[in-house]
Amino acid sequence: MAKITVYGAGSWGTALAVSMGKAGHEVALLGRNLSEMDLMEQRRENRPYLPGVVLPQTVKPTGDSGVLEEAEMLVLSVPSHSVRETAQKIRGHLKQGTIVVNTAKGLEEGSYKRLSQVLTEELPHNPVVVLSGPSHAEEVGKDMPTTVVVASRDSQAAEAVQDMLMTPKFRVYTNPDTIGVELGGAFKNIIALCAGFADGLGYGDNTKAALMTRGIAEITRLGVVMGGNPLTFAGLAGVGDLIVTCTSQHSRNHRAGVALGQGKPLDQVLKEVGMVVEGVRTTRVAYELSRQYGISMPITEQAYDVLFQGTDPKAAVSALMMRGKKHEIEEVALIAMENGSYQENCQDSQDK
Ligand SMILES: NC(=O)C1=CN([C@@H]2O[C@H](COP(=O)(O)OP(=O)(O)OC[C@H]3O[C@@H](n4cnc5c(N)ncnc54)[C@H](O)[C@@H]3O)[C@@H](O)[C@H]2O)C=CC1
Ligand SMILES: O=C(CO)COP(=O)(O)O
Repeated sequence: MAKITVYGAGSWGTALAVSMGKAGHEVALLGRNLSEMDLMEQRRENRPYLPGVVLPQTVKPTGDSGVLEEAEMLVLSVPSHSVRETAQKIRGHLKQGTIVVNTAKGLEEGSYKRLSQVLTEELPHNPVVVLSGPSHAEEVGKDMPTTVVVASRDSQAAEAVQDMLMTPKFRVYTNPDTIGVELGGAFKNIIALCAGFADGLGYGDNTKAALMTRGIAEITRLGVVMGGNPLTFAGLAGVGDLIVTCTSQHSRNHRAGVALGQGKPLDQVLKEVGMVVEGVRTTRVAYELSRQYGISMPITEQAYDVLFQGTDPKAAVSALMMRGKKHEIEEVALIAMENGSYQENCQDSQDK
């Protein structure tokens, strides 16, 4: 059994700590707010973020960053916009070779870097693994069967994480396509916001299915030109996570989308959700990337207009419905698969 530190004591960090603690690992759950961590220790529950889930005795809530020094594996569960700052903060505490597992789903604003790239820059002496897939904290915390995927340039590190995280209720796959796994996990949040707009407007299952299907088409288009394997977008980190986030009562992104669809202003919605809604920042990043790469992303464009340009969600749905006639199957992914260009891109991006 291993000594593991989870940094970030929100809903996802807590659920992963509980799962690993139940598997018998010695888990330090490290949060930045000392009084909250004390309260969590007394109650054996993270009431604000994951109510109703009891922490096993193997999980120790703490505010002491000394626990980083002992960690054999570090699981990072902070919002994506805090990943670089967090890595800089912990750099001096972490042993060389400790595996760092990023669980945040987003991209760095401004640089457009994937979070594994950010972590590799800041922690060059630590193997970086990313974890993604359809996995709401609320269900993992209650031991409901869940499957995820881990990816890394370092296949041994990915397999070590697979071994440490796997339980009879938490099944972990590996995938060598780090780019696809990270992009799928980040971009699906945009579509979940849009599925929420549709639900908030009172539209039905047809509308949601349309958004999800056309959503994965545009995610794949951009993901492939950025170096991802098209098949990854059909897997757990793609379609799998898209389904759960667009349809689950637990999704923060979907919940935010519903409230926006009902006409509430963004700042009020974010306050009401009270946890990170990654899709908002990711919409901006994906919108900018689609322009940079010249990739058509009509749903992302409408999400951008709703979030940042004051477009009415109903008008956004109409705009999507009234686009010019199209053929359903897009050629980009097929062409990329046939000529192997994604593999070259993949190599390029990993070398950077
Ligand atoms: N909640 C879920 O079911 C899942 C979440 N994720 C991803 O995990 C990441 C975290 O999400 P949640 O746990 O839902 O968020 P959350 O809002 O529940 O918790 C975030 C935690 O990070 C802490 N935090 C924020 N900035 C920090 C900083 N600079 N330094 C230290 N701690 C900081 C907050 O205090 C809070 O404890 C997101 O990228 C999300 O997309 C991925 C899979 C499932
Ligand atoms: O990524 C997630 C589930 O796999 C979590 O999505 P939300 O942040 O929308 O809750």
